[in-house]
Amino acid sequence: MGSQSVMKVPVLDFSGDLKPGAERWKALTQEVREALESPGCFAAIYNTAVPESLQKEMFSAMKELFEIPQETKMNNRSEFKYHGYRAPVPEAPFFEVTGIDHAALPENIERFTDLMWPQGNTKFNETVKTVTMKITELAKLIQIMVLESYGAEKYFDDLDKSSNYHFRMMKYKAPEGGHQVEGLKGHVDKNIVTILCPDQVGGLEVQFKDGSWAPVVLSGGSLVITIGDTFMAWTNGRLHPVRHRVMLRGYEDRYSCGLFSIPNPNVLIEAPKELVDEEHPKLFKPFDYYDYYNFYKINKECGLKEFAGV
Ligand SMILES: O=C(O)CCC(=O)C(=O)O
Ligand SMILES: [Fe+2]
Repeated sequence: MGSQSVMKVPVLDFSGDLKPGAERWKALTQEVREALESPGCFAAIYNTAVPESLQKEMFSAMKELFEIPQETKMNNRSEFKYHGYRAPVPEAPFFEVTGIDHAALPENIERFTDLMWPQGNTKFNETVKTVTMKITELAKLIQIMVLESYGAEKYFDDLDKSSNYHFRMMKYKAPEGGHQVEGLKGHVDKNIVTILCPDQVGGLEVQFKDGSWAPVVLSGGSLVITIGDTFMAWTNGRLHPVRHRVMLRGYEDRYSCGLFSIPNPNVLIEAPKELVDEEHPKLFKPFDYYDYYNFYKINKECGLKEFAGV
């Protein structure tokens, strides 16, 4: 337990055209499912849609964003708890985050840009719009593939329509003296699918089922895919929400952005009948994502089993 692992995160290739039903599509669908069942994450090559040059623009856009005055950053509020701007807090003193709800709608990115730069910032607006659009497409594709691999693709539209594709931008300030510190505590995401686009500073680590932690080493602009408790429950426990954390080392600030598909309020999460049988009895009672999130916030040691386990 706790040792550095030699196990690797699988790398899956999403570059170029992917046609539903084609051999490559079918093979990839199988690989997505296997990777998300164990270890519960993978790296995605997606450079035809999000090239490294675009990622670089995104990281400079974030640097510029986090440099604006705190009181302006605080103007980004959300009707959803924890989705707006969050300044560093004593439990996470290096971590700063701000997010855009329903970010696949360009007007929400425009509204955010206008709030941060009342005088306008076309470059930021265009960069974030492109990145968000492309990464949202990937999140949907992964959801379709997972559902298809379990013979439950007919539920994709319902899942899609009841989701908030939330875009999050994160800064981790380099610790004084470059000492190693925990930038983000080990946790399991609570949502459906998470796509992370971290910069080259590194530090993201995942915990394998044997308890060992491994750094996620990314080649040339790959993205990292994980799933949260909601997707685990929706697949009746088949997918594995991997525990992950961010360790900071060295003198460089770290930037990372990500797309989180999150159920809208008042949507009941329940595994479809296709995924429940004698061999796979239902593991969770139907639950509302926000009820679970609020429960978790005051019971940090507990998970979905304690909240909604059958
Ligand atoms: O910054 C990262 O790369 C990871 C962020 C993360 O795990 C989260 O926001 O849930
Ligand atoms: Fe996370």
